[in-house]
Amino acid sequence: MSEPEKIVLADGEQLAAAAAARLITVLVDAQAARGHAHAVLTGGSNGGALLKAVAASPARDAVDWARVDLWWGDERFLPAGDPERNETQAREYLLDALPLEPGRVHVMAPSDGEFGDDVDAAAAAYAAELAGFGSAVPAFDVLMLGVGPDGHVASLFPGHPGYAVTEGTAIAVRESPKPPPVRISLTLGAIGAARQVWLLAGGAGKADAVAGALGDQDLPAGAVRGTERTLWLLDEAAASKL
Ligand SMILES: O=C1O[C@H](COP(=O)(O)O)[C@@H](O)[C@H](O)[C@H]1O
Repeated sequence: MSEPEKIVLADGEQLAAAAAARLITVLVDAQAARGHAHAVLTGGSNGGALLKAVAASPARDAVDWARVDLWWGDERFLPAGDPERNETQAREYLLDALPLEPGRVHVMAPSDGEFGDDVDAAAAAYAAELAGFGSAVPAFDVLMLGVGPDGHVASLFPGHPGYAVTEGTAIAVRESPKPPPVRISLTLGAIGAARQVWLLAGGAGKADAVAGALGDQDLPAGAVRGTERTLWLLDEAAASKL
C-alpha cells in the first residue's frame, strides 16, 4: 500500500493536461511491460476534462488502444445513452474517437439493459466480469477517481452504507446523496487492487474535501490507496486549504 503524494497544477486546464499526459505514459508503459493495459475511468467534472485532454493530445496515438481494457469506477444506473451516464460522457469526450476493441470496453449495465431495473443483478454481473480477469479484479494499471465536494469517490459517499462494505468488488448503491439515487460502484477493496490510484480534484469547491481527506477526516477520498502509488492531482484552488 502506498502513501498519498500530491502534485499541484496551476488551474483546471493544466490539471487535465498533466493528468492526460500521465495517463498516456502509464498506458504505454503497461503495454511495454505486460502487453496490455487496464485503466479505470471516472465520471465527474475533472474526469471529463481529463478525457477531453487525452482526445486533444497528439501523443494519444502512442497507445495501442486495441490492447487497452477500460473499466469504470462507478456508474449512474440510468438508461443507455442517458447524458448523465458516465459511459455516455466518456464515449462523447474520448472513446468514440479511439480505435478501441469493443469487447474490452467494460461498461456497467444501464437500467434498460439485460438486467432491467435490477441494480443488484447489474452490479453482480460487473463483479463477475471483473473476476474473469484476475482472482477478483484485474491488477488495474491505473484507476482514476474524481473527488466530490463531500469527499466521495466513485459512488462511495461519506457515512453511506457502500463506504462500509468490506466484501465484494462491485455493489449496488441506493439513495445516493448525489443524484441520481441508484448507482453501481466499485468497493474500496476493488479500488485498492489498482497499481496506481489517482484522485483528481480541481476548483475551490473541492478544497474542503481535499483538506479533510488528506487531514484527519474519515472520507472515502482519504481511504483509497494504490498498491504502488496513490497520487492526488490538484489545482491550486483545490489545494488552497492544505
Ligand atoms: O457522481 C459522480 O461524482 C464524482 C465527482 O464528480 P465531480 O463532478 O464533483 O468532479 C465522480 O467522480 C463520479 O464518478 C461520479 O459518478
